[in-house]
Amino acid sequence: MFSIRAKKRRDGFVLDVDIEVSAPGVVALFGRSGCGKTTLVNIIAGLLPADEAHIVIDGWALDKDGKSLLAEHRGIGYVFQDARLFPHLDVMGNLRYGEKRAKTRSVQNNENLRINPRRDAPRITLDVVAPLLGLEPLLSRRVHQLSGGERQRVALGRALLTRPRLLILDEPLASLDAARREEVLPYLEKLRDELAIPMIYVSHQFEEVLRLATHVVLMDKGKVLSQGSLDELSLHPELRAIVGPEAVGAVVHGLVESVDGGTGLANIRVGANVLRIHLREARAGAHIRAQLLARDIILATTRPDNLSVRNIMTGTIARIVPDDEDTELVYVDIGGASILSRVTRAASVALDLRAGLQVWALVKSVSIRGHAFVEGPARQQPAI
Ligand SMILES: Nc1ncnc2c1ncn2[C@@H]1O[C@H](COP(=O)(O)OP(=O)(O)OP(=O)(O)O)[C@@H](O)[C@H]1O
Repeated sequence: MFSIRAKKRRDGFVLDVDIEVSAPGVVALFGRSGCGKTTLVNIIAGLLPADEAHIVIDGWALDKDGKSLLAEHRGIGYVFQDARLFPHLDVMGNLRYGEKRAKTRSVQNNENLRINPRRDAPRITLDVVAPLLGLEPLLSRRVHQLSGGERQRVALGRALLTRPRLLILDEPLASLDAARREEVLPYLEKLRDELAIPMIYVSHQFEEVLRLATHVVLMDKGKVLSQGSLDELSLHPELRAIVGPEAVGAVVHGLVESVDGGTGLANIRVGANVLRIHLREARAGAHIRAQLLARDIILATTRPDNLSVRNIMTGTIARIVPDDEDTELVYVDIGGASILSRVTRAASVALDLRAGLQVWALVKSVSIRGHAFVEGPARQQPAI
C-alpha cells in the first residue's frame, strides 16, 4: 500500500524511519509527545523538506528524478488539530473548495485518479461525503456557527473531496473535549469502513488507536520501535511506558456469532473461545475489536464454577514477564489470540504460574463494555 523512508535532522532531534504497510486501512502513528509524528507526516505531505526521503503511495512515488513533488501535487489530504476552515465561506463553500482542488489536480496530472482500492467503495462526491459525515444540516452555516466537532467533520469532508490518495489526520480530535471526540469518532470509523482511503492517523491517545487503527507504527525518539497489526502492537512491552500500566491490555478481534435476545449479550468468537459482551451495535456476522485490560483478567488453574462472571476462556500460559515491583504480566494463548493478565507476584507464586500451564482466564462482561467496538459496514449510523 505504501512505503516511507525518511531522515531529518532538526537541532538535537533526528528522525530516521522506515515504514512498510502492505494492507489498506488506517495506520496509526503512535508515540509520546515529541517522538517525531508531526515531523514525519509533514515530510510525507511535502510541508517540510527531508534530508532524505523516498515515499511510495499505492505505487505512486512522491519523488521523481531525485526531486520531491510539491505538496500540491502529492494528492494528499491533510486534517490538522484545528480545522483551518475558510471563515469567509459557509460549509458548502468550504466543501466546494475541496472539490475544485481535486479537479485542478486531475487536469494537472492529466489522469483520472484511481483512489479506492476497494471495488465497492463509492466515488467520492459531495453527495457521498455530506451524508457520510452528517453534514447535510450544516451546509448553509458559517464557520463561526459550528461546534468544534462539526468543524472537524467539515475539515474531513473538505480533505476527502480533494480525492486524496492518502488522508493524513494529525491529532484531529486533540482540541475537542471527551463528548465531542465521541461524536466524531464514529464518523472516522465510517470513513475507514466505507471509503477505504488509506489513512495515516497521528495520535497519542491509545483509545483513538484502539477504535481506528488497522496497523500501528510505534514511534520513540524519532525511530520506529515496532510496527504491525493492532493486536500484535497491543502486546508490545514498550506500550506500558507510553499508555500507563492501567491501560495495558491485549486487543482481540472477534466475530459476532449470535445475539441473545433475552439478555442482550452478543456471543463473539475470539480464537478458540466465545466472549459474551453487551454491545449495542452488534449484529450476527459483524466483526468487532475489543481491548481486554490486563488488570481485569483473573486467572484460575482449575475450571471455576458458579461464578457471576460471563466469560471464562481456556488457554495456556505463553510467558510471564515482570510488570512492577509486586506484579507480573502473564501472556495467555487462548487459541488464535493472545491476552494479558496482571497478577500479583504473591498470586503467581501461590498458583505456581509458569509457561505451558493450562489456565482459565475470567473477565466480566461489564469490564469489556466501553472497550469493544463494531467494525465494518454492519455498524449503525452514528447517533448525533
Ligand atoms: N521547527 C522546529 N525546529 C526544530 N525542532 C523542532 C521543530 N519542530 C519540532 N521540533 C522538534 O522535533 C522533535 C519532534 O517533534 P514533533 O512535533 O514531530 O513530535 P510529535 O511526536 O508530533 O509531538 P506532539 O505529539 O507533541 O505533537 C521534538 O524534539 C521537537 O522539539
